[in-house]
Amino acid sequence: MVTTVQTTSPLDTIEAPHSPPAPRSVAAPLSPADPHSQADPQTLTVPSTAVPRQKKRKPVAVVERPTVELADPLAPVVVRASGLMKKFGPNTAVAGIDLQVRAGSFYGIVGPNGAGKTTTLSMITGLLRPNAGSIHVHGIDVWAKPVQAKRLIGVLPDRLRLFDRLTGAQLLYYSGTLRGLDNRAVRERSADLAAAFGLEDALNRLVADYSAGMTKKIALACAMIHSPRVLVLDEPFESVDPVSAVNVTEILQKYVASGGTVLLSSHGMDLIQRVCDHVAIIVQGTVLASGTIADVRGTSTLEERFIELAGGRTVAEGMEWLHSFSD
Ligand SMILES: Nc1ncnc2c1ncn2[C@@H]1O[C@H](COP(=O)(O)OP(=O)(O)OP(=O)(O)O)[C@@H](O)[C@H]1O
Repeated sequence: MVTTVQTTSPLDTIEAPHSPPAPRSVAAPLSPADPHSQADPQTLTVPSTAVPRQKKRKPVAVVERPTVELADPLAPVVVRASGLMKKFGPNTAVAGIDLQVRAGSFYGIVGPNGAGKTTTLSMITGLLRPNAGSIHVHGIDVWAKPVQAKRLIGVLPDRLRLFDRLTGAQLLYYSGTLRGLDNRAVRERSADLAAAFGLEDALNRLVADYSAGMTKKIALACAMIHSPRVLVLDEPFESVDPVSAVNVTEILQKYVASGGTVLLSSHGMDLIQRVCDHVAIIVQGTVLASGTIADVRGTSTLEERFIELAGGRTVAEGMEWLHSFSD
């Protein structure tokens, strides 16, 4: 278990599934001292063959993670949200949320539709200004020092607004250079990420032509390319097929095991229960329960606890018209 914030990049440990064990040409971590951190402005257009093709991958073995290791309770808090509040007109979407996420934690946020998960994650990542409250990521105030804070964060936003007239390779190149990586580093990391996400064959196609799951994966790859310390992922597994979900999970688990921190939202209770060490249940813009998965679920399943806190099941009444077919 990792107890301290590492100076090396957590993402440097990601390996493409079934890649040969030989030393890989993974780029150095992006840091102020990183020799790759100066992008060459002359290289901002990327040729369609920017990412070297990799060998065809074998099918991925599905490996269940046996148990979830708990994040070190003494690890430093790397995401601290205090008194977060957001109103949209008269509606309060987030009503004073406090969250503490420790380094090396795999932290899940769950809640019913409209509970305020996306709004909370958007405020944490500096995409949506809160009406009140503060967010610190690795001690940096996200809204006072957004540029510094955003260097540390990789974001998979909810509504994927990607530049989808770019190819996958171009989008990765764009994301990498925007984050200050140089040509070589972007190419190397793009190849690693494409292999890890099973996107090698799609890299030279327009993102607009990707399926929903492929789009999610390329967006996730873009969120990771600068080897951030914290990944904030809104519904990362939505539309992702089960094999890819296992792949993505493994990638994230390795990232977390090497000191990275993942904060994600999901409606997949099984997945949250399986992969996360901590969870917060948000209902109507408020955290109703948070802590380790075991603490939150108690003697029930996480899903049962969630349903209980979210107000229980609603009995489907009415809609008799649905049972008398119109033809
Ligand atoms: N830009 C906006 N303008 C007005 N209301 C908004 C806006 N964004 C979110 N809301 C409202 O804020 C509330 C919380 O929305 P949010 O998207 O954060 O919920 P969520 O928990 O992510 O839901 P879901 O699980 O359906 O994605 C909802 O009532 C939503 O309608």
